Amino acid sequence: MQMTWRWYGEGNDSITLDHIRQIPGVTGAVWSLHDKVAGEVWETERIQEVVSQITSKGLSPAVVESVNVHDDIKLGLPSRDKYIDIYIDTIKKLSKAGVKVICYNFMPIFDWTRTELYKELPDGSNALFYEKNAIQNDPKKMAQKILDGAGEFTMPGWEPERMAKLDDLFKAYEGMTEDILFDNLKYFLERIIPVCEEYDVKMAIHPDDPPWPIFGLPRIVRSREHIKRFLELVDSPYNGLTLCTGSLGPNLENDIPGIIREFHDRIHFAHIRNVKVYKNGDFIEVSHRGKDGSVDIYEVLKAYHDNDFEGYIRPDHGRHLWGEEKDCRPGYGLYDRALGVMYMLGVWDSLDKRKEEPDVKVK
Ligand SMILES: O=C(O)C(=O)C[C@H](O)[C@H](O)CO
Ligand SMILES: [Fe+2]
Repeated sequence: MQMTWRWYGEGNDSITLDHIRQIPGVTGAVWSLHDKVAGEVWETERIQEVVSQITSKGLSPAVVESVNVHDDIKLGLPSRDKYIDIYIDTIKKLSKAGVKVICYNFMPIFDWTRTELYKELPDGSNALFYEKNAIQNDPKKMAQKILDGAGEFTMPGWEPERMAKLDDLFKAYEGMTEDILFDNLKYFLERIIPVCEEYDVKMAIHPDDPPWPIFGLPRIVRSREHIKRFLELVDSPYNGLTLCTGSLGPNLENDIPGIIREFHDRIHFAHIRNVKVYKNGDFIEVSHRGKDGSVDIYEVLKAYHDNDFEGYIRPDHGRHLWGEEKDCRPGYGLYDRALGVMYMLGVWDSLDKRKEEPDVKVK
């Protein structure tokens, strides 16, 4: 596996590439052009500028998260082909710049959704929190809370200009069903995957976060059955997954190690994070350590290790520690993600050892 770290770019992240390169085992920076809204052209110069910043620090730019998908594609409007053409143009440019994996999602309107960004945990740290009852039917109120909480940091999928059009977007999605969304995703994939095969860029869809419909909007990448149906839309290794334990985790029915073992050859990017799910279905994000939450991170990593996973992996959202929430993007502080990297590497190294010396009896 290739350990990476999500970096939001010069001037857009309190964490620098110099911080990242000092975290043991991290070999790549996961990046994007975060000022681009879905559907915009990515200029070669801009791509090259970020790639050079990353490679000049000895890190790999191989993974982009995300190239967001325009709502017209998700809605299946006639204008989708114009935006798919732009998406294909971006795939080709990123391939030429050395990118190997593109993460994206197909969630209608919103990206990941929470009701609170700095909920205190017993140890005094704080984290992203989701309260089922608080979500109600007031998307605008929730959107405003997210944007206010993020302060000057942009939140991918939550661009203010899109949030300003929420009424139009909800109108456009009226009547949208899971089947229609799957059909529109199939259309998108049938157009882009042949290009990905030619340019050797793997697509890796990110699951829905949380893994259930919100505000009456369908979500279609949220369980083993949905994932199986998704992979069959276009049966190519280039049509793959970003498997995110924290996104699938709030649904306790999801057997995440089992999903990994079944679909490991179509997983190109692994997001590792843990959530603690409460009895009433609310959840809060916790440390990456398995024992601290509801996801058995050890079994997740063992499922990857048993299948010789050679893809990319990153610590996903962490708690905010030691007062850092004042100047970091919600969920993307430095300390808990760095602790998460060390936890993951500790598990991985011990699995390596057990594999090399299987008959050494642990005293
Ligand atoms: O919600 C998560 O776990 C994420 O990692 C968010 C992803 O970056 C985003 O949805 C990918 O397009
Ligand atoms: Fe994720």
